[in-house]
Amino acid sequence: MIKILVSDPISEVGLKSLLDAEDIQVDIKTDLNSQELKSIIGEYQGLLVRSQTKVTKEIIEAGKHLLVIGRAGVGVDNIDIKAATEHGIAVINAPDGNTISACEHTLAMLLSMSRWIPQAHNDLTQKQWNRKKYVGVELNNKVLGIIGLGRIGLEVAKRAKAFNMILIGYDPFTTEEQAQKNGIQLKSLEEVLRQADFLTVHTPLTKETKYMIDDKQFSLMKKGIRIVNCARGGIIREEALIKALNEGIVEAATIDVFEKEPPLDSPLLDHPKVITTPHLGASTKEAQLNVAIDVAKEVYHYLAGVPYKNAINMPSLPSDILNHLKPYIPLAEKLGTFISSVIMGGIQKVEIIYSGDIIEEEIDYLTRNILKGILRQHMGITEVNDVNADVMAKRRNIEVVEIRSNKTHGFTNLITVKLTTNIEEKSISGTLLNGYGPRFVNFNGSTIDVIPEGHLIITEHIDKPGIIGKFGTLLGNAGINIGTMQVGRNKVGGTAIGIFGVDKEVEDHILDELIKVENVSNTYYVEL
Ligand SMILES: NC(=O)c1ccc[n+]([C@@H]2O[C@H](COP(=O)([O-])OP(=O)(O)OC[C@H]3O[C@@H](n4cnc5c(N)ncnc54)[C@H](O)[C@@H]3O)[C@@H](O)[C@H]2O)c1
Ligand SMILES: O=C(O)[C@H](O)COP(=O)(O)O
Repeated sequence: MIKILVSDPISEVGLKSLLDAEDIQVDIKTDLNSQELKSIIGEYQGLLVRSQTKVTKEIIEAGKHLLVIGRAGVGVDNIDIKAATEHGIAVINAPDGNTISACEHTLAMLLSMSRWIPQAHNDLTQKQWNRKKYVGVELNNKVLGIIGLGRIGLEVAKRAKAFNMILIGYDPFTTEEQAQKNGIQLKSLEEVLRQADFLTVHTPLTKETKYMIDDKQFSLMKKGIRIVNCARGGIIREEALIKALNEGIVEAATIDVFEKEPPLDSPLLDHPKVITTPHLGASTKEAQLNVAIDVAKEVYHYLAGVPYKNAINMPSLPSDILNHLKPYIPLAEKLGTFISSVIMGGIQKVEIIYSGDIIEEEIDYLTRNILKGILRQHMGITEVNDVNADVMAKRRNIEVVEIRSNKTHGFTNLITVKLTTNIEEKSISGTLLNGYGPRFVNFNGSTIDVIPEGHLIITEHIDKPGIIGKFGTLLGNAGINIGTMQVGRNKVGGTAIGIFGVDKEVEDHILDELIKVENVSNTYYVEL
């Protein structure tokens, strides 16, 4: 009997397919604290959550029999995907079912904010008839800036058009044609910030979107702008928002999602110009039914070994082919992650050269994993999975070339990924050493031998005496221990690279210090 735990409130009608399955036992326990969850998770093969349950590394490690975590909704930032992947646990979400509800909530926030409806209502409940205090503004003819033109952003655009708003948007992963088709003028982030009367954000929370609206961005905005965040807390820095409200840059803000939830000590809750809701974007009967049906179906399919489509972290191939390919999959994704982390500019072309015994395999599937590694650096993990990675690349006009070659350079198998952007071209090669796992063996023409895991600092510099010593001193002073080190060069005194495996996460200011060392041209940090 397979046991599934449902630890957040999820529509039971939507879960019917799991509840009715003879071979599955579903336990619904929605008031567990993290200790209680940790103590019972070991009994279950499946866990179904929304955004409230924090599925931490600790919970995942305690889930000795876990096979799948289902997220009834879009965002998976409450789940430690890396830990789940390391433990072979599939994470499956339901990205489509709550789009309309989140979009309608955004519109409700926009309208409430433009006419001060909650504030006026509150005054009236105190028997105060304040007609002069609450003069609003129309949406008509105002510029709405939309950051993130995905599912929800585009639905918001459709409805805002009906209010005769002028739509401008920013999304580095969409095309002008796609934006225009939806009545949106695609602009740079700075242009959107400068021109918008109303601003709404609809991106996932990623390394790139965290605090993408901060003091500097507020300083570019029109005085009197009104702002909505129904996406994720942390896209807008709350402290900066409060400051911009107090300085009069922002006239009003409506916030459904917070940096810390519940945000009970947040000053946003008491600010007279802020309207808040407790993460209600997806809280409608329809959305909850939709996401529950979707996630139940997907989890059931996963457990039954039949095809499913919304895996965040796991391959969806028949098991015989999968078993064959399994050892190459982490290598493929890491090659993609690495190369896209050490290159500048917009990606135009990905060339993948397979050689050795690997050419007999389903390389199409490995290509998708390489593309997944590349695209996830820019688009976030909810957007790209191994099922849709090639579609996403095509959508972004990235040329993908697969080559089968008989030049093995002495390895039994070798995968080379060459990435071309509008600025430069770089390549990385990796192999699977029988019994020893993946290795990176060449970077931009220099021979290396790197175990692709953990925290890596990559430097591009001139091959001159003393540089490596300076790196060591700088990192040592910052308390960062170098565990492994590889240097390579194209010729004596020529261009050189360094790849340093370090024992902890490296903050941006350390990279800034390293790049100041004489004869260093670039520094990068990659976590694999
Ligand atoms: N408040 C709620 O209850 C609620 C409900 C549903 C979804 N959400 C959240 O709303 C957000 C959007 O969801 P969606 O379903 O539309 O997702 P989506 O993946 O369809 O769209 C996200 C868009 O953001 C774009 N993007 C990624 N990085 C960007 C960047 N740096 N700058 C600009 N754009 C960038 C992507 O290209 C994509 O088009 C997510 O954060 C999701 O978790 C919140
Ligand atoms: O990412 C999502 O799907 C939304 O934020 C909804 O989260 P919830 O399921 O906790 O309401």
